[in-house]
Parts: sequence; C-alpha cells; structure tokens
Amino acid sequence: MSAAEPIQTLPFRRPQDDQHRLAALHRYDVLKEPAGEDFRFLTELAARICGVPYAFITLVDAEQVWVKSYTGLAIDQLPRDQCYCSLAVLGENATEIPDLSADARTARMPLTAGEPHLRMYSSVALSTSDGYALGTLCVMDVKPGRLSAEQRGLLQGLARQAMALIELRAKEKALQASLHELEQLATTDELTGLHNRRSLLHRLKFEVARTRRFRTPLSAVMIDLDHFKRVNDEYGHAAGDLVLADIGRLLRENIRVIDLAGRYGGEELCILLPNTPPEGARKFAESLRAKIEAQVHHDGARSIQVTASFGIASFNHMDIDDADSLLRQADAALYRAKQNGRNRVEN
Ligand SMILES: Nc1nc2c(ncn2[C@@H]2O[C@H](COP(=O)(O)OP(=O)(O)OP(=O)(O)O)[C@@H](O)[C@H]2O)c(=O)[nH]1
Repeated sequence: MSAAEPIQTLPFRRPQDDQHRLAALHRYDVLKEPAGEDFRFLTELAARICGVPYAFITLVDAEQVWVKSYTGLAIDQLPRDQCYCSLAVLGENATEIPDLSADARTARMPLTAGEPHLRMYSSVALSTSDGYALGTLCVMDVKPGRLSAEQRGLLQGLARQAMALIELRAKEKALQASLHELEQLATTDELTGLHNRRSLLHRLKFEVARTRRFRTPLSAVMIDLDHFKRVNDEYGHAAGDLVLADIGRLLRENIRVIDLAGRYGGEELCILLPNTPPEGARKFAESLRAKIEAQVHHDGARSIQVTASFGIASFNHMDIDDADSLLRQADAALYRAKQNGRNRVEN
C-alpha cells in the first residue's frame, strides 16, 4: 500500500439485531467503568496461555469499541469500523483470522496495515445469558497462526470469567443504586421533599459534634406556619398539603448545600445552619420569612398565601450544650414569635 493510499476500514456490517444487542450492553452500564485489576489479570492470563503479545477485553458499542482491559498495547477505545471485534460480535461464538493481512475484511485496517502490523486474531464472544455478544476476549499476534484446541478451550473459559465479572459489576451497581434510593426514601419526607425528623435529628447530632471539634458556630431555625389550621379548614387538607409541598421546595431552593432543611413535625420545619453565627441565621431567616409571605400557592383557580413564624437558636463552641437544648431554645424563640404577633423572627 502506498503512503498516499487512504487506510480502508472494515466494511461496516452490523449484527441484524444490533439494536437489541446494544440495549443489552447499555443495561450492563459498565462501558466507562475503570477496568480494575481483575480484568487486567484476565487479559494477562489470556496472552500468556496463547503465547501472544496482545490480549484485550472489548465491548462493542454503537460507534466505538471500548477496551476494558489490555495487555501489550495501550488502547482505551477504537472506532467500531477499525476494530476486528466488530466482526466478532456478528454472531459467531469464536472468531479466528489466522492472517489479518490476507483477509479482505481486515487487510487494510489500521492495526494490520500500520503499526503494530497485527497478523493473527482470535476471539471469544462475551455473551449474555440471552445470547447477545457484548464484546470479546481476544488475543492477537504479529505473526500469522492459529490457536491450538487447548488454547481455544482455555480462552473460552477466561471469556466466561470476564462475562461473570461484567455481570457482577452490573449487579453491584444496581445494588448501590437501590441502596441509594432506599436511603433517600428512609431519610426524606414525602410531602415536602425535606429531610424527615429522624434524619434531621441524626444530622443535628453530627453537627453538634462538629461544632465542638472545630469550634465553629451552629444555628437552628425553627419555622411554624401561621394559622395553618385555617388553611386546612378553609381550603381543605389537600390544599394544605400543596402549600406545605411548595414551602418545602422553597426551602430546598434557598439553603446552601451544607445546610439541612427538615420537617420537624406537621407544619413545623427546621433548618440547620452549620458554621453560621446568630446574626447570619437571623438575616437568612428574615429573607426566608419574606419569601414565604410573598409566595402565592395555586390550588386550581384559588390562590393561597401564608406566613410563618421563626425561632432561632445558636451555639458556639464556648457555650456548647447539646442537640436537644438547641432545639428547645429555637422552639422557645418560635413561641415568642407567635406571642409577638406571628410572621416574624425571634431569637
Ligand atoms: N394539610 C396538612 N395539614 C397539616 C399537616 N400537618 C399538620 N397540619 C395541620 O396544621 C395545623 C396546625 O394547627 P395549629 O397547631 O392549631 O396551629 P396553627 O393553626 O398553624 O396556628 P399557629 O401555629 O398558632 O399560628 C393543623 O390543622 C394540622 O392538621 C399536613 O401534613 N398537611
């Protein structure tokens, strides 16, 4: 081939059910996962068993081939039409090309025609239990040749191990996702999307310990909606729920990532403000009070507006007491806010 002649890539044939195959591949959700030692060990072993310099675990995606693990040649991904493994997922369980330069499909592919001038390719498909080939465990050599029956048998065994590892990773990921979902469910109040009482109290303990350790201030803001009983009585319980949900959203949108907003009880909410002195907490509470007052809740054609009273309590590391007394102080301040006319902040 002259230097000017363009490198020809694989005639891009796809398996007939490539869409389903790709759907199966994406279900495993492991394409961009770091490979890890266990995959590397398998390619290392495959290269040794077959007595060749190169071995790869590949996953054949829509337009590219992801190399999960390599031995001998550092490649992370290749365009699908430049990779021999695109042939290997066409349906055969095992694919062997004894001389890549003598095969019309592969002779002018970059890794055959250019460095490292590969000649032998042998692969076993990584197949799902429902028969989709996601990719391969493959070995390659710069000399033409074939694997022995024994080598092919061992390569099959290693491919099964690679597939088992992929399945294990996918299950681990799914388990992590379920655990995360469960944790969300266990710590979140469904109506407001805020932390539930248990989660709030758990975090409060942690924040109190942190305040002691790092000698930083900690403030708690207790919020109680004013005359909320009237909202329920006048508009109905569902409308009351809608108002609570709106206010939950407002709180979530107005706190910093290190703050925590929780539903302490029915229409009583609480915000923990780590590293925040009383003046800061007061400023924050004032601005939130104004936002709640200005918020219009729409229940069908009806508009509802509510106000809220705020009680603030703060610790600093000098007068640290315990989590319960912080909440008691905030509750007492909230009581004063109610006594002094509602829709106000007290500390
Ligand atoms: N819709 C709805 N209402 C709730 C929920 N939780 C508590 N409430 C209501 O909130 C109201 C609280 O009433 P009260 O404790 O008398 O206080 P208030 O009417 O808000 O009056 P003040 O707090 O004194 O301003 C009750 O009617 C509760 O039923 C809830 O999840 N959804």
